[in-house]
Amino acid sequence: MQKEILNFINGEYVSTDRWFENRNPINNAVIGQVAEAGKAEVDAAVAAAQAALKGPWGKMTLNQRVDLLEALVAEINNRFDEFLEAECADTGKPRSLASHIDIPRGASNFKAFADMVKNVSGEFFETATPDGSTAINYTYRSPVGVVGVICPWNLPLLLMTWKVGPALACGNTVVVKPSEETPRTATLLGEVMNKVGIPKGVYNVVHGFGPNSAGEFLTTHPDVNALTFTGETRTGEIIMKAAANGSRPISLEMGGKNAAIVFADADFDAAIEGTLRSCFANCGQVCLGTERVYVERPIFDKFVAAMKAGAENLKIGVPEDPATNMGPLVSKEHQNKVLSYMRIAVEDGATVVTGGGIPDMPDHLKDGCWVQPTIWTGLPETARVIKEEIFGPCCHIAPFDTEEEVLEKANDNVYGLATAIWTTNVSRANRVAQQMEVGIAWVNSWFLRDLRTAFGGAKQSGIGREGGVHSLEFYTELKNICIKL
Ligand SMILES: NC(=O)c1ccc[n+]([C@@H]2O[C@H](COP(=O)([O-])OP(=O)(O)OC[C@H]3O[C@@H](n4cnc5c(N)ncnc54)[C@H](O)[C@@H]3O)[C@@H](O)[C@H]2O)c1
Ligand SMILES: O=C/C=C/C=C(\O)C(=O)O
Repeated sequence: MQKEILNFINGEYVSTDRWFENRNPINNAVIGQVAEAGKAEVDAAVAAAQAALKGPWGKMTLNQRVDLLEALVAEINNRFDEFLEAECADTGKPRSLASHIDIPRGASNFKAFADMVKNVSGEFFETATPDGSTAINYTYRSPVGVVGVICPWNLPLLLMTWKVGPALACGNTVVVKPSEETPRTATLLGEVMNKVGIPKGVYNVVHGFGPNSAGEFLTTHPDVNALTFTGETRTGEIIMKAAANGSRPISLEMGGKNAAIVFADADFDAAIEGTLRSCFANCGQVCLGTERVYVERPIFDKFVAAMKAGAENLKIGVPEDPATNMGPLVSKEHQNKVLSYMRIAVEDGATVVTGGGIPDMPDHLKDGCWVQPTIWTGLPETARVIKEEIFGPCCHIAPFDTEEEVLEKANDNVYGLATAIWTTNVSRANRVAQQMEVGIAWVNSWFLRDLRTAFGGAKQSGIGREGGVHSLEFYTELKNICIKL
């Protein structure tokens, strides 16, 4: 595994004289050093990306571009194990999870958008003209240019390629700023780009932090033509201000405080299985994950008991153990944040159904970023752990009596990313889904993804949608051409 993690600029790995540590969250050991990009490196990456738009990449036919993206998919799959190792080293997540979700999606994000651009159609109108002849109007899409891609640490390869896939399929070039916590897979992807012959400068990676580092230098760079960001809402707001300079388009996928709603008529076992996943998968570090569960009163006690049993049954451990289904949090900083919410919940009077602290780990893992899966009950809706995004393996479960009441509670939050509704009554499912103030509503499922569908958040969870044709809207400039015949 790489000890030195370098920037990838114009098809080459570039070092700098400033380094920061890359740590493994299972024991907090330093496992690498990352070269931080300064202003000069970010300038070079943006210049390379601008130049690549005018080079061979910009002149390629759609079919040539699609062929390259398909080769990229094949090569990611060829190097699946390296991607898996890199992702698990950065995040500590179980291999069983990353090998089913993160790495396959890293490949399929390119495939889905290569397929989409091959098949998408445009608009055509025949228009009568004042002199009695006709004109034709049709839409033509060109790339927006250089896209700045700012990524979080929770699903590093998945969330990065979710943006880079459509950006490249549409003919753009990118400068990616991975999270400082998870630099490895974005860096490795550079090798794959070179191997399959993606022209230099099309895909660039700059490492560093936000303020006064690569993140700020990239988002404020005047030659970046569009910005796409996934991360915390407060960070998104700063980047949105940066995007205002030069009136640049921006797509924001931000925080959440997602509610699950479980009606008494739900398939109980399916609701438990889905809610356990939505609360605890990836150690609760999924933007779409559930941190508030509302359960119809007749099944409340049974539901809480089954959730407790499920949480206590999770096997906390290292990525390579096939039995592990819960890893550590991403960093000590994040562990401290999650533990502080565990204290706040108790101070506010929560009943701790299970968890609430650090699990007992063997000596060689004691310094890792572990937390227990945690369930609370008994808090008022105003409690901080019900209102604020924690981004950890925890949830509060509350009973409800009526549909109106649960809708009111579930919608009473500044965020509006996703929900999961569990019921066998299709009319009710439809009614509740339509009234939830969210971008994504799952019924009797969670994280069931189709990459052609709209993805994004309502309220403070985001602006804009990506996925399918919605990505096309963001990553291309739509032009109407009117020809008088
Ligand atoms: N809506 C979604 O699709 C989605 C998906 C995953 C994660 N998230 C959210 O992401 C958050 C967790 O990720 P995180 O902690 O990495 O988020 P974060 O906002 O701290 O960081 C995200 C990225 O922004 C960069 N950054 C920070 N400050 C910056 C600045 N001033 N200028 C430019 N770049 C800057 C960081 O270095 C990092 O690369 C949670 O809030 C979660 O809900 C949302
Ligand atoms: O943590 C957030 C998860 C986001 C998932 C996606 O963006 C996706 O599945 O496309």
